[in-house]
Amino acid sequence: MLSRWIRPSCRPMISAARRAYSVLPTTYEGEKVVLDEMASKMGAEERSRQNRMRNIGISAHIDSGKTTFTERVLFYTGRIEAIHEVRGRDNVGATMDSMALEREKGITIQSAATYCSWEKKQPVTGEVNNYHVNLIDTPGHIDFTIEVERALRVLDGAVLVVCAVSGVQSQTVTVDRQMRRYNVPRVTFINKMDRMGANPWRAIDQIQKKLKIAAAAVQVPIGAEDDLQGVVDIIYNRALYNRGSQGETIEEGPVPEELKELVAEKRQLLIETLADVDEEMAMIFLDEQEPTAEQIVAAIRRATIARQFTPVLMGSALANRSIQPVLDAVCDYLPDPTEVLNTGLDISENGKEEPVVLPSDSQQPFLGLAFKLEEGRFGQLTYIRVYQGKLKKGMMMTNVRTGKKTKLARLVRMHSNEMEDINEAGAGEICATFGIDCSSGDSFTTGAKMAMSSMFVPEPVISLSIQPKSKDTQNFSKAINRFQKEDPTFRVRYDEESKETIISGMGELHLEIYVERIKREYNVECTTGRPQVAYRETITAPASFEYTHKRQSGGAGQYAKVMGDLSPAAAPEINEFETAVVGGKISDKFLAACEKGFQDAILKGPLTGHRVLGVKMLINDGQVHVVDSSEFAFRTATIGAFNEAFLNAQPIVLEPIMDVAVTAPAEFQSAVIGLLNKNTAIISDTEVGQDEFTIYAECSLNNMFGFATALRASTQGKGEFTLEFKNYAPAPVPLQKELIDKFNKKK
Ligand SMILES: Nc1nc2c(ncn2[C@@H]2O[C@H](COP(=O)(O)OP(=O)(O)OP(=O)(O)O)[C@@H](O)[C@H]2O)c(=O)[nH]1
Repeated sequence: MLSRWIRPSCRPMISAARRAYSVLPTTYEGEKVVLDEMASKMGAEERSRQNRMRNIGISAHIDSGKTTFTERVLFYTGRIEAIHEVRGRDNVGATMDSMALEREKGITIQSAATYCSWEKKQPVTGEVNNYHVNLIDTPGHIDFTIEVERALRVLDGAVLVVCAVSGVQSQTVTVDRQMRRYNVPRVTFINKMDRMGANPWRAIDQIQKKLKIAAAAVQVPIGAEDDLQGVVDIIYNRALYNRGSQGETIEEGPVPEELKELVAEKRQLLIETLADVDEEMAMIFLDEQEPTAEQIVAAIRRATIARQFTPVLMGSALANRSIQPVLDAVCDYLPDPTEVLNTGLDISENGKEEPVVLPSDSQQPFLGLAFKLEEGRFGQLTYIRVYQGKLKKGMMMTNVRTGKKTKLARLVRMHSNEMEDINEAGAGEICATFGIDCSSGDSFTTGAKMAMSSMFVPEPVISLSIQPKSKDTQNFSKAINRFQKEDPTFRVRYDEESKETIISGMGELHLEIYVERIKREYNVECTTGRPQVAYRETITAPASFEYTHKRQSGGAGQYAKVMGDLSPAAAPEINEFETAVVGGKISDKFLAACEKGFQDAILKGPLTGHRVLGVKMLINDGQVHVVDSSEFAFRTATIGAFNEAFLNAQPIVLEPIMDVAVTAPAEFQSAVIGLLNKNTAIISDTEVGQDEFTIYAECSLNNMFGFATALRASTQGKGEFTLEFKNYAPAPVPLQKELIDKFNKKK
């Protein structure tokens, strides 16, 4: 039996994707070849169904108007009947607050994915096409938890909302970086054009410089500040005015005389910017031809999907100006599900995960990802993105991680505050279901040996004790249960010895975020203990054992003898158990009991009481007593043999080593290097951008305690970092000694 440990990464999906790129395309051009080939194999009907589908997120710096904008989108697409203004936001500081606030008010997108449809009118022909748009709530907590990663993964494109006055702000850079990490193409909307001091051109300049992506306006504003009337669409040379009390009607008109010069100048700039990033446009430009509106639209689409360019639109959500063109842009420039390369994992070979490309085709076997669990007023909802194949009401599907089969009793599409029952959902779609037992990030199939994300959930590397300050244990348990379900890397256990609840996770910050969420979302303040590193124990040399467990005086006797070897396992991250007993000297039943004993033994190493890793136990001989031998006796004998041999096999203590990436504005580079050196981190790489730098390093988790606070202090709060578990390595000798002494004293 192979007691399989995890793949050493707290970002299984990223690791999978990274591995995927070693065999799969590494450039967008390469991706495009694969995508085109897959699309050519797809039925025409299937293609056209997905052509009209968009799965998008809306992201922004705090207070840029994301909620206000979304509210308009839902109103114009007919999902809500009235626009509710965002109220009482003065004391709202963080995104997490707004989540709670949104819930209280029961407005705006409270679902993880809100389905709406948009009738897009073709400018010249007047032809109307209906698009289905899933607005996916991008996670508020910018952190490295798997939940965030998974939610971002289901986006095919995003609208980046930027404030016309403040321009690109620190969090704009952060959300943009996240989107970039997941290869999410972006359309930019400059909001708050009605405010004094609004300057879209400055904002575009900042997008180019700070987000380092080619950007150009596709509109110019008509009027400014209080007098903002609409925009000129510089591609089709037409003015667009919002009419009606809530701006619900778009009226077209000629370009106002006084704007003609500006429009021509900005149109030329758009073409030139596109020529830099799109070959076809470059050819047209070099031939000194004037591209048609259709050619410009096509070039924007190609360059946006290739993540080389972001088209910039502008308006005011609050004043109901120019939101509808953003919806048009989502349809025109952001990819449909067949235009995004998705990879899954082939798990047909036991214990192996090979990356595979997933064609977004309903004819393929079903594979879906439960990307978000939500406890709403409708009960426990599970959101699923169908990557390939079809989900049908009433069908049985298997949770790949647990192997459990579930019947899909009900399938719904979530609207802003209601839902619609559906019978099936095809590839590329996002839907929700009730009463399914799973964790966020679980994959579902109907038998295909595939998964969307690694099945090996990483072991937590850090833990701390937690206790509610008040007597509100009910809410505390609710919170803990929910987070455990949502995030498989967040674990909770009750320690019998210390009578404390212990939470464990992937880093100090990871746990800090949950403690904060328990407070904010469940109103339960907690006291926490000092974070503890999850050390491991292993052996560095082989040792034989011959161990007899014997209790034969009085009453029913116990007898078992086991012989064999303990040795380092084939890989440092697994434990192995093997038997090679000849002639049926020990029965299969007793050998199975031995294996159970081994599983018990590795939970608590004999050196420091931490879990054991990288050890192989072989039992090749032993002795049975006709009357006194039992499963219990063999289980106990194996534990005894393990503990004895372990201490003879030059055991050592291991500690978690983390990959650290720190990003901060350039002026803090030496401060950050100093900080990392102080923590005895080994710097492996530095990337220097125009305004900021990123340092990659390796550091023991033990030395990373308090890093968040120290980084904040030395970068005026402008530095960010991520920690990713890398591997276990021998702990420094003095630390090992300290841990061993402490354990022996406790014994
Ligand atoms: N003048 C003006 N104010 C706006 C506009 N859009 C939003 N606001 C205001 O800006 C403030 C923040 O708007 P929200 O929509 O809550 O912004 P948000 O990005 O969702 O904010 P968080 O949820 O806190 O991240 C509110 O007071 C809005 O009324 C706009 O177009 N013009």
